[in-house]
Amino acid sequence: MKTKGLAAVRRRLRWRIVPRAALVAVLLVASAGVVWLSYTGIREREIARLQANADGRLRQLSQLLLAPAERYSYLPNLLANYRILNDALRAPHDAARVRAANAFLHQLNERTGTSLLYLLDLRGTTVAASNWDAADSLVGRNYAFRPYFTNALRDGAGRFFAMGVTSHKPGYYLSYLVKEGERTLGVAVVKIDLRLPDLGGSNGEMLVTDAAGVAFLSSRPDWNYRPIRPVTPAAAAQLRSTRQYEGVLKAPLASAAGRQLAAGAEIVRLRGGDGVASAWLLVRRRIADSEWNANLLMPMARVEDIARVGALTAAAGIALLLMLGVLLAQLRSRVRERKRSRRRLERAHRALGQQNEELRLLSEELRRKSITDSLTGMANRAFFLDSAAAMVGIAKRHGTPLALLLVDADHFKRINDEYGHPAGDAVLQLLASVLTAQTREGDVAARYGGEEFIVALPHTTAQAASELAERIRGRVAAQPAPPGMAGLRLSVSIGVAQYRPEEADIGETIRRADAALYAAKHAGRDCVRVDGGVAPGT
Ligand SMILES: Nc1nc2c(ncn2[C@@H]2O[C@H](COP(=O)(O)OP(=O)(O)OP(=O)(O)O)[C@@H](O)[C@H]2O)c(=O)[nH]1
Repeated sequence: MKTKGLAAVRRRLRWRIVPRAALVAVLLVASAGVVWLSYTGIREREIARLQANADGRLRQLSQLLLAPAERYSYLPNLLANYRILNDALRAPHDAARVRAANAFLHQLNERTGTSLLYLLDLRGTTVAASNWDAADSLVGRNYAFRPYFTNALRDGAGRFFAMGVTSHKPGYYLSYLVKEGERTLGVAVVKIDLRLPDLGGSNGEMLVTDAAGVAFLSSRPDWNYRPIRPVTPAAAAQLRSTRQYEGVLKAPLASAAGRQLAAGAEIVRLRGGDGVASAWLLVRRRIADSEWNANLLMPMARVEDIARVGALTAAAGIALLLMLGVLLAQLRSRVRERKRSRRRLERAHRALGQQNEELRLLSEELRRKSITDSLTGMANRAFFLDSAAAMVGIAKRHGTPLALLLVDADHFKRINDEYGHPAGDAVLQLLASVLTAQTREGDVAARYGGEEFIVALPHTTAQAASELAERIRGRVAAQPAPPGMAGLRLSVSIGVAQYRPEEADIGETIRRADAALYAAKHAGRDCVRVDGGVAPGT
C-alpha cells in the first residue's frame, strides 16, 4: 500500500510537476532572452539612427568651419608680393618703411575683416603687424616656435590652429613665405578668428578637436581646451613646444578610452562637474585637408530610456502572451475535465439504463411467475380470478353473456398411484395443452388447483360453452396413452355454468359450475353437465 502510494507520487512528479517546472523555466529564460534582445536591438538601432544624424551635422560643420580660412587663403600670397611689405622685411630698422608696412597691414586687416596680419623676419620676429599700435602689439615678438612659421620656411606655406600667445584668443593661422627672386625675406601671416557655426539642433554637443585630441571649439564653453581623452606624452610635448594652448589647457573630458562601436563612433564616459560619470555617444569625422576632427557628443541616457521602454513593452507583451497561454491551458484543461465528466456521466447513465432494463425484465418475469402455474405454464388461480372479475364487470355493463367451464381429470389419484407423481404431472400438462388449443383469444384458461382447470368464456352462453366442453371432453378422451402409461384411458368431467346478472361476483357462478361438475362426476364421469339453472341455448 505504502509503496504503491510512493510510486504514484513519483509518477506524478515525473509526468506532471517536473515537465511543468521545466516548461516554466524555459519560458522564463526565453522571455528574459527576448527582453534582452529587444533592449539591445532597440539600443543599437537608436545608436545607428543618432550616428547617421550626427554624420550629416558633422559634414555640415566641417564644411562651414574652414570656409573663412578658405576665403582668406589668397591673402598670404598677396602679402608676400607687396612691395611695401617686402621693403619693411628688407630693411626692418628703417622706421619709415616699417611704419608704412604697419599702416598698410592695419588698413588691409580692417578692410578684409581678418583678426591679424603680420610679417615675420627669418628669425621669426614680428617686423610689422596690423595691431602695431595696440597694447598687445605683436611687433618685436618672436614666433619662431610656431609651426606656421617653420612650415612656411620649409614648405613655402603653412596652416595652424592655436591660441594666440599674445592675444590669448584662438585663431586659424595661414602663413606664406615672402621671397624676392631667390632670396627669402620672411613670412607673411594671416590670423583668422574661428567660430563654431550654429547648425541648430539641440541633441548633443559639438566639438572641434585638433591632432592631439584637444577641443578648441565647443558648443559648451567649459569644454574648450579640454582633450576628450588624455593626450599622449608625445602630443603633450608637442603642445608645450608650440605653446599652442599656453595657459588654457585643461583636464581631459574622459579619463579612459571609450568603447569603440563602428568606425568613427564610440561610447565614452564623461565625468560631469558633480563627479558623476555618464555615458555619451561620440561620433567623429575628420575635417577635410586638416588634422582636425569634428565631434558630436550625445548623451546615452535618452538612448537607454528608449531601449528600456522598448524592453518593457516587449516584457509586457510577453507577460500578456504568457497570461493568455495560462488562461488557454486552464480553459483546455477545464474543457477536458468537462468532457471526462460527461463521458463518466454517460457511462453511468448507460449502466443505469442497463440496470433498469434488467430490473424491468426481472419484474416482468416475477409478474409472469406470479400469474402463471409453474407446472403447466397456464394462468394460475389468482390471475384467473382477477380476469374473471374484469369479465364480470363487462358482462354486467353490456349485458353480454359470460360462461365458465370447470374441468376435472377423472380418477387422477389412481393415475398418480399407478404411474407415479411425475406421470401425473405429465398428464396435467397434456390436459393443459388440450385446453389451450381449444380456447380462443379473449378466453382465459387456468389451472384452478390440483387436477382441476377452469375456463372463462366471455360473450359465450352456457349452451355454446357446453358445446366447447363436449369438444374438450372428446379431445381428451381421444388422446392416446402418454408414453410409459400403456392402457391408460384419459378422461375429464366438465361442469358448465353461465354468469347471472344478479350475482355479485364470479364466485357464485364458480359454485354453480362446480355443482354441475359434481353432477357430471356423479353421472359416471367423462361427460359434460350444464348448470340446471340455465336453459341450454341462452
Ligand atoms: N401428480 C400430481 N397429482 C396431483 C397434483 N395436484 C393434486 N394431485 C392429486 O390429484 C388427486 C386427486 O384426487 P381426488 O380428489 O381423489 O380425485 P380423483 O382421484 O380424480 O377422483 P375423481 O375426481 O372423483 O374422479 C390427489 O391424489 C392429489 O394428490 C399435481 O400437481 N400433480
